[in-house]
Amino acid sequence: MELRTVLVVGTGLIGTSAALALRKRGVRVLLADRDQGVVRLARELGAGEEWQSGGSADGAPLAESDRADLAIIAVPPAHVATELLELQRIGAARCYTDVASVKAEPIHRAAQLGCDLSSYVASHPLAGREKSGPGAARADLFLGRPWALCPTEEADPEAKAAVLRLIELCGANPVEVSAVDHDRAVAVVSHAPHVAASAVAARLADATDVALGLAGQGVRDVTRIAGSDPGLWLGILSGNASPVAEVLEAVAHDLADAASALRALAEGDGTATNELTQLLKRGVAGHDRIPGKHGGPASEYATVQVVIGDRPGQLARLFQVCDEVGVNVEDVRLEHAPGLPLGIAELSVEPDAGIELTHALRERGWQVP
Ligand SMILES: NC(=O)c1ccc[n+]([C@@H]2O[C@H](COP(=O)([O-])OP(=O)(O)OC[C@H]3O[C@@H](n4cnc5c(N)ncnc54)[C@H](O)[C@@H]3O)[C@@H](O)[C@H]2O)c1
Ligand SMILES: O=C(O)C(=O)C[C@]1(C(=O)O)C=C[C@@H](O)C=C1
Repeated sequence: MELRTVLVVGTGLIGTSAALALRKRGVRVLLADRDQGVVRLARELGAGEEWQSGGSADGAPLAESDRADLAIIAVPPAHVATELLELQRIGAARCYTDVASVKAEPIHRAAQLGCDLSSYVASHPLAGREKSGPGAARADLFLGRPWALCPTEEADPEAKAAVLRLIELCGANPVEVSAVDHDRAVAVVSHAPHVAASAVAARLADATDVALGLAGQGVRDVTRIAGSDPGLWLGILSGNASPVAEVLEAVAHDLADAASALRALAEGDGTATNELTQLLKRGVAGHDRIPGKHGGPASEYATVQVVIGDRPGQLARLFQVCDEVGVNVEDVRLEHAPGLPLGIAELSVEPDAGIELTHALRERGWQVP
């Protein structure tokens, strides 16, 4: 099914990322959000044009020619069903999907509200960031990532085809699964890990400056997602409460056993190492089962790492070189080495530009490892 026009409702991180990906593939994208400021920012980032057709004053449905082929509802889980109802009331699109991180509850709520389930196929891209809003959006966010779709029995083949085409245009891999199975699965691979990350990160709130000065990559890896918006995550976790609670109970059990084993070890009971070893080995086995664990997210950009001194003007000089050689910087990430006057700037550039930029920087004396 061809998607010529897509309406994105909720132009935050996920909505704007999908919009940017669709724009790159030549799709016309209409943008809406209850906050006009984020719509404007998304538009300025090149994600599409502001949706003008919020329905006629008398509440009559939109003309067939004004309808989008697909509407993507990218708002917090608790607002999905009410948005769907309102969009369907004005006939905003031929087909509808949402991208919420939980699936059973929004579908159930949509059925309760009397939404048309034939034109709606719920979905969920398994890609995101710990940052919210259109400013954090990236066109390549979904590349190579799983994207779940949960068609109900009522769903028309046309609606499913529209969502499959959306997933394809965003470069993601479709995974069809029932809403209940989806929610149980993401409790294990996303929602419980998030709470575990928050619990570890919470220990850092009153850690000493000495401890924080010794923070390496390990704690950053384990706690990155704990930096996410608590309001959004409260909505996600409460929408999948029982499955997440079940996984957390098992994790809490393992942690309690590990703590007891360490107490016993501290008191001289050498046999307690067996229990710890078993947990660490089960951890290795679980980690090894994550598909593509060495690949990380696919990216359409090359990255160039440059060592920079922690002094005023260094980044400006670096960008000056990019300007001189005509290389557009798509993204920048800075890593600071605590206590050292150095850091690494990681520049994302078009694949062809990576080698050229590396040469240009080295010629000018920059350290590009
Ligand atoms: N953050 C992630 O990593 C991630 C990943 C996959 C899916 N999701 C899901 O995507 C959805 C959006 O999350 P996000 O991270 O983009 O959040 P976000 O906070 O960046 O964006 C959400 C946007 O929705 C808007 N909004 C809220 N209620 C609205 C309503 N009733 N009508 C119109 N706009 C409304 C907000 O103004 C905001 O701009 C959520 O359902 C979330 O569960 C998030
Ligand atoms: O990588 C991140 O920062 C995420 O937020 C990603 C992540 C995940 O757990 O994989 C988080 C929640 C979403 O529903 C989908 C993806």
